[in-house]
Amino acid sequence: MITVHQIPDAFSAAECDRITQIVNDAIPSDAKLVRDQKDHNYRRAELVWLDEVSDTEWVMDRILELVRLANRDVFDFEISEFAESAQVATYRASAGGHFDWHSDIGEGRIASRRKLTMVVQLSETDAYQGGKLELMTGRDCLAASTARGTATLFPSFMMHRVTPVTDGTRQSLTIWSHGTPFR
Ligand SMILES: O=C(O)CCC(=O)C(=O)O
Ligand SMILES: [Fe+2]
Repeated sequence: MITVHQIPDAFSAAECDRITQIVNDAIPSDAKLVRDQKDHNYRRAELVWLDEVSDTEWVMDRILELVRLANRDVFDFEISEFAESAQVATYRASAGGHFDWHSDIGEGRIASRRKLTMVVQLSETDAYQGGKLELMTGRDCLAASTARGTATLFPSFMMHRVTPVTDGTRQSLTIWSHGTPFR
């Protein structure tokens, strides 16, 4: 089905803490782990790939289970693999953090095979202002729940954005699953 599917408490508060701690420790210690975006007007966020930091296998195990069940029960897409590592994005108000309207399906060999996107809210709702994940579901625009630990899943072609963070810092985890391109 073509829809937005939200799973409250996909990760507990303690688990969100563990993920953000691992990522925040990695940011200052190794600049190579943080890939800044080239086009700063389009997206401003610091990115850490989970497969480049240690002790995150349990995160991938949980992701696998969440995506498997959501796809079985809701989407029923042809998904065969996770061809890219999960990434954690840090959007800081002080750095103009945001991500303009986009679809996750790109032209590259891997990006063209993205089918299902899952985003997990890692920050406390009141840790930031703005920074809303908005999805274009048709004529309407849906704001994803900001509750910490909620997973939001949607078809990767669906247009979405993160509004500018105007105060504080928002962190989120994104994972794509891949398969035969939509047809
Ligand atoms: O941070 C978010 O809520 C969305 C991230 C996103 O759209 C992406 O990584 O493609
Ligand atoms: Fe996206």
